[in-house]
Amino acid sequence: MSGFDHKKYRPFPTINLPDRQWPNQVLDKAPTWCSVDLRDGNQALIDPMTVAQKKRLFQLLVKLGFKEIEVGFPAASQPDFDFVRALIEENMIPDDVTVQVLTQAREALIDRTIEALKGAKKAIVHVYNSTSTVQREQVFCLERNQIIDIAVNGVRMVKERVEKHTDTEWRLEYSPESFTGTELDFAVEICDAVVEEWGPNPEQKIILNLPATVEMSTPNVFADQIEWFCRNIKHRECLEISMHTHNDRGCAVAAAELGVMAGADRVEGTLMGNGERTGNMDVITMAMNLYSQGVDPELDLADVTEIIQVYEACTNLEVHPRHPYIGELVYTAFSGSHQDAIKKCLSKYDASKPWEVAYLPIDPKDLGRSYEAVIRINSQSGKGGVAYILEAELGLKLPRWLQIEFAGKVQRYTEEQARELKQQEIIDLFQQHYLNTEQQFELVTYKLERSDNDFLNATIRCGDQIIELSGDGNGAIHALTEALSAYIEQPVQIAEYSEHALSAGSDAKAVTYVQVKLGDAVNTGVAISEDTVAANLNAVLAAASALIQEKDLIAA
Ligand SMILES: CC(=O)SCCNC(=O)CCNC(=O)[C@H](O)C(C)(C)COP(=O)(O)OP(=O)(O)OC[C@H]1O[C@@H](n2cnc3c(N)ncnc32)[C@H](O)[C@@H]1OP(=O)(O)O
Ligand SMILES: CC(C)C(=O)C(=O)O
Ligand SMILES: [Mg+2]
Repeated sequence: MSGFDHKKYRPFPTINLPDRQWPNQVLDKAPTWCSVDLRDGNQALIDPMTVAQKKRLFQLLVKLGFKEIEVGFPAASQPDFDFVRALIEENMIPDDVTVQVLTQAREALIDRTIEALKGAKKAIVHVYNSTSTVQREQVFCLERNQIIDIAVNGVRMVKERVEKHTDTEWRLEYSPESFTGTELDFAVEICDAVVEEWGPNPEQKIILNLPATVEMSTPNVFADQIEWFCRNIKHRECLEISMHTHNDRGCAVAAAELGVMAGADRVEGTLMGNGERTGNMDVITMAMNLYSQGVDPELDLADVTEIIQVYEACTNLEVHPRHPYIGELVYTAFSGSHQDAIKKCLSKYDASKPWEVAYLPIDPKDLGRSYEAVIRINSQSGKGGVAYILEAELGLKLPRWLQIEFAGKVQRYTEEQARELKQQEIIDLFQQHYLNTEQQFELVTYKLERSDNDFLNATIRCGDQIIELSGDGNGAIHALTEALSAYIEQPVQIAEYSEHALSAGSDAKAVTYVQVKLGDAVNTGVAISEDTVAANLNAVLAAASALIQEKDLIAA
């Protein structure tokens, strides 16, 4: 039992719609998008945007492909008014973009709104009034018919004014604000009255926008509300049903998705979901959700860096690192098993087939993210991630036994440091342990005579001395271990061995990984050379040096 008095709240009533159809629908095309960043997003900021900031954000929204953009509440403030004027007077609105403005159903505000839009080629006038029970009873203290009068009078005032400006192509949007808290029969009644007042016309559809001004229920109940409304509203063919969901319960995107399945045509939302309280529906998330299902989102969101830069500069808000699709960390795997699975899937990925990579719902490259940023190493990581970085950065395909060995060293280091390791630190650690080691034996020159039993003659620097070693065996490595065994009078054996080409072309290099055994002791050597035999010999010498030195076996 929590200490909360949960009886303070009531469950949201369910909708009686036993033959609901929306659960059987599939989202297979993008809705009409309308950005309300410059209005709902703006009204929720600590410091509303300046005209310059609004211009910058408007230009980004146009670039992303929004064709309907709510640019403000021009009657609210001088900057809001001036911005709309600037858009029109500076010819900033492309022909295929329609600007939308919001107003309450009050004469002075409507006058100012129409004044702001003078000279626009196309415009949507968005009128709203609150219709929910709580607003009617406690805020407006009015009966249902009086609330309908506010809406109808508002629409009439808009109609009378726009009729005087025939150079603009006008559309009406009406929102029964607080729709989610409104009895459905009343929502339909007030919207029918608005449509009758404006005049239904299938050529010039009225937008009826159904807002979850406050998100009050699970998204399935919201979808029932939308389906019920769509079934019962008159003149459906003359209407574009829009939704405007807020995120109070964290389900604004889910509600909008189910709402489209339930019959809505249009979705209002904002970038990153900026908006009142917990925000509006996040257009980026909904669009990318569609994209991840193979549906064209009809918005160009590929340049995430620019989107984030402009958004942060205009709103003074920061994008959360875990924000769906675009947060800094959302394609990053720290945990070992995730890294291992991503590495394996990416190595098998065939670009001609549908994307199928564990833990990555979409290809990070689609949003300008590199795979390098996908795998990051901390104490939760494993061999797969470490190996991925060495392969991605140095082209080294570590054999499994060396992945395990090196991951252990990385693990100890990251635990000591108690933090994430940068890619360069992993590379440095590898070089320090395997490539830049100070070794007793260094190859100066060699001669390998190939026959049934290869014969090796190698000149080796050992401290200040130059020594000649020779031996024969099945290949250069075997011949060298035979030569070393004879020199130190103890058997030197190869426990593990692997090699691969490092790069293609005439300047190709080879890399050899070996594990050398001397008595009970083992040690690893790695060497890179333009000559495969030299890479083999150097790797063996690197591994053997430390063992021989440790056992103090160098002949005087
Ligand atoms: C859910 C939403 O996001 S709705 C959009 C909300 N956005 C905003 O409010 C931001 C911009 N608003 C503003 O700058 C201001 O509210 C203004 C300039 C529009 C109006 O300011 P004011 O008139 O000073 O005050 P306020 O907004 O408090 O007005 C409330 C009055 O309008 C009435 N009212 C509120 N909404 C509406 C409406 N949609 N239609 C008609 N009347 C309305 C109220 O009943 C109240 O009436 P009262 O004064 O008789 O009590
Ligand atoms: C004005 C309306 C559409 C609104 O922003 C809301 O209800 O949330
Ligand atoms: Mg809103």
